Amino acid sequence: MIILVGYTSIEGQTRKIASAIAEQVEARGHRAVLFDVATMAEYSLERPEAAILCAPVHGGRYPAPFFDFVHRERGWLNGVPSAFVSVSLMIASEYSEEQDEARHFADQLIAETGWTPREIAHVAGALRFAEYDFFKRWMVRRIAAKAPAAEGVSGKADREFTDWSQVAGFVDGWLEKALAYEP
Ligand SMILES: Cc1cc2nc3c(=O)[nH]c(=O)nc-3n(C[C@H](O)[C@H](O)[C@H](O)COP(=O)(O)O)c2cc1C
Repeated sequence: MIILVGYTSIEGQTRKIASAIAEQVEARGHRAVLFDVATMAEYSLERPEAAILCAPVHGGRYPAPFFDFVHRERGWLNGVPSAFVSVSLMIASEYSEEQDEARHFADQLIAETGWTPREIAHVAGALRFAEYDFFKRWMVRRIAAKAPAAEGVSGKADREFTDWSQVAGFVDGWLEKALAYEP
């Protein structure tokens, strides 16, 4: 199968996740087309038979280029097996209301774009203080303060929360279903 692994990433963690997914897809004998939806580079080489899209939550929403891509491409996306990987920090919270908030972003994207991915994974992202300017550091500390699983990040140390075995398990499960899909 030719599988589009589309992503957008502001700080790099979602790109890292999408790259790992593309590698896994190829390791399972498929062809992955890794594609940054913000640049539109490399897309339209071939018609993908399935798609897995990944995007981070920033300031309570997904980046605009990602939203626009999903909205524009929803027609064919809904005709193939597709999955969404939502990357956020709130999903790492120990409070269920905050995890619900993180899940809500994906529900909102689906409601607003009309894309209906068959599977959704909520994956914890990373904090990269070294790369943030003052405003981002301030904003991220506020978010981290609401996510006690992210305790210890109130300083300046970078930290990755992504559960790589969760990502790998999700991709394998989805691939199995995608192969069985009949339009
Ligand atoms: C400026 C900024 C705003 C963020 N806003 C949110 C948010 O509203 N909710 C949330 O759960 N995580 C938020 N995060 C955490 C990001 O989702 C997390 O850092 C993720 O790994 C970023 O992905 P990226 O590196 O691909 O851009 C924010 C991070 C930054 C830097």
